[in-house]
Order: sequence, then structure tokens, then C-alpha cells
Amino acid sequence: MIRTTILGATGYVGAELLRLIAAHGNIEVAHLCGDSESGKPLSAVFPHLALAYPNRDVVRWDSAMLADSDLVLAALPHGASQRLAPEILASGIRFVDLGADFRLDTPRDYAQWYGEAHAAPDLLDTFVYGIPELNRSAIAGAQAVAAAGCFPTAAILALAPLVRAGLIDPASIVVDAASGVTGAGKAPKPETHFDTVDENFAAYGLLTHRHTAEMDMVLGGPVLFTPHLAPMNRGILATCYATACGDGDPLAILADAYADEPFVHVSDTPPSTKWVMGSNAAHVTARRCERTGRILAIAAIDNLGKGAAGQMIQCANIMFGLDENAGLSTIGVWP
Ligand SMILES: NC(=O)C1=CN([C@@H]2O[C@H](COP(=O)(O)OP(=O)(O)OC[C@H]3O[C@@H](n4cnc5c(N)ncnc54)[C@H](OP(=O)(O)O)[C@@H]3O)[C@@H](O)[C@H]2O)C=CC1
Ligand SMILES: CC(=O)N[C@@H](CCC(=O)OP(=O)(O)O)C(=O)O
Repeated sequence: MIRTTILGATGYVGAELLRLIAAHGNIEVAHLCGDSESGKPLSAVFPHLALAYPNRDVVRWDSAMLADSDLVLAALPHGASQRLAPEILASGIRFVDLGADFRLDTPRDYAQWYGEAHAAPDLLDTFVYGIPELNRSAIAGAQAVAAAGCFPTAAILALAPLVRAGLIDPASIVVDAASGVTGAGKAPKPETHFDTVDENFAAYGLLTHRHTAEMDMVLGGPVLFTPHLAPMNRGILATCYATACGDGDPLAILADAYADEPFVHVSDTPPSTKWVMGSNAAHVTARRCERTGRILAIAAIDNLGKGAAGQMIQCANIMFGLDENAGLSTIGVWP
């Protein structure tokens, strides 16, 4: 069994990690770390996990935990893991981080998009960007993976094969993506109150959302990205547009790129967030608009699944040479 310590176990992503690990078979939880919830029984924080994790308490992180862990999975607010990473990596164990601290290539990009200097810039090169469908072999050989953000995962899965094939001009990419409210984390905020979100649909982060940097890094860009908040718990639907620069069929290119991928379903049918809810699946489609000379590509993922905890587990499975599907489902909870 691979023993994992989870940092941020009391957050939304932490809860999803615990749900997936309970059914994994090759990974078990060594320590469950929280912040304000430390000291409580896990069953008091997350009653839905009580039967899967009887008699487990949330504890505060202590680096002594590295001694009986093989893996650290971190789902912490931005800025937290760069302070912990030096010690975790020095211990030699593997690390999958979901925060944005180690996703971007340079400390300058991090400072520009996150508004603060990076505390561990020398470690940026140690981390491999975590989208297995892009860079599985690098993940397999990595000690540390920075799992991709939720919006970038959706947009990149829809667009990267089209960029690689030279079918679209990266500088023309426009991404409109809508997320469920769990994407904002569990702390209540005015813009995530039930009465604000219910029966509402709103754009935010205009021209400045930090996920733009990840899309630019992988797709080329500059990408014009607009996130939206949708009145649903989980899910991301990314609708992407770009100018065509070749004659190929975008759907055929996606089908070819993902032919052997266990978690990507390519179809002519427009995807829907309910098809992927609770799963690690991504459903993608694409087509050419002859009238405008543009390519349309769409992806649906669960922000907590392929956009977060599922992708972390998929990366960990690859890093440890396990069955890549272990603990992960391709089946959404529908209806
Ligand atoms: N939600 C999503 O869909 C996605 C989230 N992410 C990223 O994953 C990370 C976690 O997200 P999410 O689960 O939604 O966030 P939540 O706000 O739901 O949870 C945050 C977690 O971090 C803990 N925490 C907060 N501050 C500290 C600290 N200073 N030191 C140690 N632990 C701390 C909290 O502990 P406690 O509750 O005990 O105080 C909690 O367990 C974030 O970086 C987020 O941006 C990435 C992709 C998708
Ligand atoms: C709906 C919502 O608020 N979503 C979050 C993004 C999700 C996320 O946590 O991504 P990172 O890991 O890159 O922060 C946002 O727009 O800030």
C-alpha cells in the first residue's frame, strides 16, 4: 500500500480525494491534515465519509509525518505549498500539488499572475505540469507534479491536439468556460451565496483570470479567457473558439489524439457537465464553422474530478506505476 498524507483534507478537493482513495485499493491515508478544522473527528467535518474512515481525526501538518508517508497530496490555498515543498522534496517522497504554486514555468509569471514573489523559485523546474494526456511520460518519471487548474484542464483537453496539429492559430483562441460553485472552495463568499448563485449566470475575472497564464503556457496564445459561475455544484463546460489555419477535421484530430486515453471521450454530440459529474472523465467535441473560418471545440469535466482530485490520483497512479485507472471512474452520476 502507498501511504499518503493529505494536506487540505478538510476542503472540497480534500473531501473528493478521500472519497476516491477510500475505493482505490493501492493507496491508503496516512495523515489527514487541515487547518481550522484540526483536532476534530473527520466524521464531524465530513459525515458522508464517516463509514469509510471510522475513528480518524483531522490533524495539523507536522514534517515528522514524512517519515511514514510515500506520497503527499496537497490541496491548499495558493501560496501555502511553496513554503512546505522544500522539506517535502528533500525527504525524497513523491508530491502531487494542486495549488498553482508550481504550475507556471517562471517565478516572473507567478509573480505577475498571483501578485506575490515566489518563495521557492528554485523548485519550479522540479515540478512537471500535471495533465497526463499531455505529458504522461514526464509525470511517470517525476518526483513532483503540479496538477493543472480546473479551467485550464478543460480548455487544454479541447484545444491542445488542434494546436499541435497546426489546425488553429493559438493567438486567436477564445475560451468561455462556466464552472460549478464548488470551484470556489468551501469558504462562503458573497458571490457564492445560494441566493446569488441560484437562477443566476455571471461572468467574472474579465481579462485577468490567473488561469489564462496556464492556457498561454500550454497552448501558446495569448488566450482570451472568460470564466463564468453557473448555478450548479460541480462541473466545467469550456467552449473554445479559434481561427482555422488548415484543412483538417478537428473532430478527427481529437479522436486520433485521444484514441488510447482512458478518460477522454470524443464525440460529435455536444458534451454536458452531468455526463462527467463524480467521474474523472472529460467529454470533448469539435467542429469547423465554414461560414466564419473558425474552429469550435468544447470540453466538459467535473471541476473536482478531472479538474482536481481525479487528476491528482491519476498523476499519482502514473508516478507509482499503478494501473492508471485505479480508484477512478469514467461514469458520471446522471441524471
Ligand atoms: N475546488 C476546485 O474545484 C478546485 C480547486 N483547486 C485548488 O485546490 C486547492 C484547494 O481547493 P478547495 O478544496 O476548493 O479549497 P477549500 O477552501 O475548500 O479548502 C482549503 C483547504 O486548505 C486548508 N487550509 C487553508 N489554509 C491553510 C493553511 N494556511 N495551511 C494549511 N491548510 C490550510 C483548509 O483547512 P480547514 O478547512 O481545516 O481550515 C482546507 O482543508 C486550491 O489551491 C484551489 O485553488 C484546483 C482545481 C479545482
Ligand atoms: C468557480 C471558481 O471560483 N473557480 C476558481 C478556480 C478554481 C481553482 O481553484 O483553480 P486554481 O487551483 O487554479 O485556483 C476561480 O475562478 O478562482
